[in-house]
Parts: sequence; C-alpha cells; structure tokens
Amino acid sequence: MKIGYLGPKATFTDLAVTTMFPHAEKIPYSTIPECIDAVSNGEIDAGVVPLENALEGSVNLTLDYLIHEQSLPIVGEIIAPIQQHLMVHPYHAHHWTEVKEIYSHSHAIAQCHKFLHANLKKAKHVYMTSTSAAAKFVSEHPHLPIAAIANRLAAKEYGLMIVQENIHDHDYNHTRFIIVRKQNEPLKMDSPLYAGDKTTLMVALPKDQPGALHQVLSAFAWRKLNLTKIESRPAKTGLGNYFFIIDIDQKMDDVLIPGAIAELEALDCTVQVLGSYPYYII
Ligand SMILES: O=C(O)C(=O)C[C@]1(C(=O)O)C=C[C@@H](O)C=C1
Repeated sequence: MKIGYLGPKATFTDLAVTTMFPHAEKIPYSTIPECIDAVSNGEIDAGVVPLENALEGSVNLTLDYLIHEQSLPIVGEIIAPIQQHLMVHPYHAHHWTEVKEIYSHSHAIAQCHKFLHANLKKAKHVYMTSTSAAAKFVSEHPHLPIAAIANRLAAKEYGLMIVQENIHDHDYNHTRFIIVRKQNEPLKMDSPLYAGDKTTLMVALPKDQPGALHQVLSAFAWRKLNLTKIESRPAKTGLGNYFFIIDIDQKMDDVLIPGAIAELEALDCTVQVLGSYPYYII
C-alpha cells in the first residue's frame, strides 16, 4: 500500500504514518496540496496531512484545499504528540545563541514563541513547508548561522545537533493528521490505538440572518449529538461569507446525524459530509 505524506523524510506527519502504517510504502510530497493531488490522481492509495494543532489551531491550507480544490473523503485521523527541538549544524553547536535566523513550519514556530522570545529575540523567523524541510535546509547550509525547529528524527536524518530540547511553550502539544482517500473506504487498520469515531461536516448558512447559527447548533443539541469542534472559515465568496466545519463525536448512523442534516437543509443550509471515520491516538 502506498501512503503519501507531507515530507521530506522525518516530518511529524512522517512519524505519524510510520507509527500507524509500519509496512506501507511511504511517499513524501513537498507540500500539502501536492500530497492531496496525488491521492486524487490515483498515484497513491491514501494521503496523510496535518489538520489541527492543539496550540496553534487549524492548518488552514489543508482545510481550504479540501473544501475548495479537491474534495476527498476523510477516512481516518491520527492524533500524535508533538515535541519541538532547536537544532543547528554541528559547526554552530557552541554558539547557537548567536544564530540569525530560525527555520521551520509556521505552526512549529508559533508553538515555540515564548522560548524564541526569551532566548533568540533578535533572530528572524523563516517559514518552510515543513519542519524537516527546515532541518534539511539548515544541514545543506553549514556556514550560515541558522537553526531549525523540528523533531528528533529530523536531527538524526539531516545530521544536526539538538541544542535545546522540548522548546514548545505548553506540554500538551498534539496534532491531528487526517487520512484522505479517493474512495470513501477506510484503510484496514486493526490497531490498539483506535480511540473512537468522528463525523466531520461542512455547513454553509443560507444568508446573514439572526439566529442562523443558533438554529444550526440546536439541530445537534436536541439530538444530544456531542460536537467536539466548530470552526468558521471564509467561503471566499465575499467579505462576511463563512462556512462552518463541525466535528461530531460519533460515526454516521441511520437516524441522528441524517436527521440533523435534513433539519439543516430544511433551514436552507448547504451541508457536505467531509467524512465519518475512526481516530487513533498515538
Ligand atoms: O512540518 C511538519 O513536520 C509537519 O508534519 C507539519 C506540522 C503542521 O502542519 O502543523 C505538523 C505538526 C507540527 O504541529 C508542526 C508542523
């Protein structure tokens, strides 16, 4: 089985894929859209991309690409712990406090703001497509006074030295990664890490009218459907036009969720089921 992921080697996405699919053929892609496109083209059986971090919130690129560009079903989710480390080329190990630039994924830099503010206030932040792309860049430019924020595997893979461990600002640092496929078929994963099921909906409200969101939420509330996330994203059709991403804490059933969807449609909302899938906690 071929599984694509946000690469290059040794991203957090790579770690999540390796843990969940130890026997799969792993194919790295440089960006989230490239990975999603590869699923859509049938190059790979499934793709794994980051969706949300506990400290920094949603990975908007993933959400927006799935909603606006390539509509693929979510067939699974992996929740993994995230530990960020500061690493430099071994040449710079003894004077790492003098680095001029810090390279990483924007989410990783945001997870370490307190550390960076306290220890490397003057260094410029440079955003890369992933944490391991940053580590690779630092290893390829040994003479530049620069550092990367990435995981332990990336330090090993790209020959960097970790000079400060666990620099993320809060201990509870987890990221949700989603598994997307072309067909809405779950991957066979008989894993002890299975932790439950979720259903994710995209709901667009008809127009700006008083109480619209309240009516949407009550369709779930009176059915006692537990929501674990609600987030608004711009519909990209004009200022003030938003849709909602709603996670329900159970798998699609025959009665409750279809009933809630029918009620929303009767209110003139547009509803799309993005997936109903098992999740796994590493
Ligand atoms: O850059 C990586 O290593 C990724 O897998 C991406 C990503 C993200 O998009 O949030 C995943 C987990 C961490 O939160 C930081 C970066």
